[in-house]
Amino acid sequence: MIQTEDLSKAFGDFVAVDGLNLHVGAGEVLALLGPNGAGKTTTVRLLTSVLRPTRGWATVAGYDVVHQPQKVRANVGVLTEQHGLYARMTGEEYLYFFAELYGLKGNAAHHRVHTLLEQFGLADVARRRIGEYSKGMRQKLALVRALLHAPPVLLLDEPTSAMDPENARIVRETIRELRRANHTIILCTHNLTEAEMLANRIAIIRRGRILFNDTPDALKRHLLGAPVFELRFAQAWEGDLPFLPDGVTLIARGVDWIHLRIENPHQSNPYLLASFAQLNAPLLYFSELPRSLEDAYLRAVSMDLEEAHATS
Ligand SMILES: Nc1ncnc2c1ncn2[C@@H]1O[C@H](COP(=O)(O)OP(=O)(O)OP(=O)(O)O)[C@@H](O)[C@H]1O
Repeated sequence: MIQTEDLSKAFGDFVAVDGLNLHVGAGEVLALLGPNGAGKTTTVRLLTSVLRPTRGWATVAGYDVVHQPQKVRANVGVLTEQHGLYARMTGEEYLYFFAELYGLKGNAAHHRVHTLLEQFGLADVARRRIGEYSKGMRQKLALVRALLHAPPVLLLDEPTSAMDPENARIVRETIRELRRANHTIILCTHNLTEAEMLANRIAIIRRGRILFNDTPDALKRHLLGAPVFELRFAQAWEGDLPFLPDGVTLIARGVDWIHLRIENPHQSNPYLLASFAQLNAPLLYFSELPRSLEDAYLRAVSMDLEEAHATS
């Protein structure tokens, strides 16, 4: 649904997006993560035909961003940081205005606008002028506008940055539903917890280049090494450890716990469990220590660029 090859954009001598190769299929959410100024918004602007690439190409919903901009816009819903809302219109007027631009009329427009206003808790303020809306309300209205024409592709730049926790949850739930309904979504965000909750792929961009593009689990393994497991005992246990097979390393040990780095849990864990049981260790539980996407991201952006390219 979204495909790019060598997609690049320079502003004068400065290269903001440099050789992007992306493929995001139907039913996928790709989180595009990166420091301020990394090139995320420029990428979104290229994918919505707002900017023209200086090199490479991109198609969105099968349409070329340079040669078929109208088709691209008809198939993309975009939420940018600048919402472009008209302060003097009411929320409802604003949505009808866009519904008409998208070819929705009469009952169909009425139904769509009101369903979305209800879904996002904006029905009560629909007849108030946008100038009187709070930041979060504006962001919701901009998101409703992006969803009006039920586009198969969504490009969402920080969709919950201004929202309170309750509204952020509504938006996250909407993104999950859209994914289940086979939409294709690129989510630009600095909220790594949210990225981890919503995305099936994570791309990390730095200085206009994608350094990593993988599933969250693969990315963590790649950047943070093999997973670490904790064995916790019901009481102090300081017996000798069993023989540790290849790929299992002792990381640390306390009176009632042991941490092991395990390269291949599927192979090693059944053996380890049986071995500890044989030693009569009072095992309480054996589980993987959680590792956050934040740890992996911080590792990726703290590497110097050469090291990151070599690792990716
Ligand atoms: N129209 C422009 N002219 C010149 N430079 C630009 C233009 N638009 C963006 N840039 C530069 O391109 C780089 C990438 O900007 P972009 O807005 O894509 O970053 P971003 O990853 O979205 O950052 P943020 O997380 O802060 O939103 C920045 O250095 C920015 O200054």
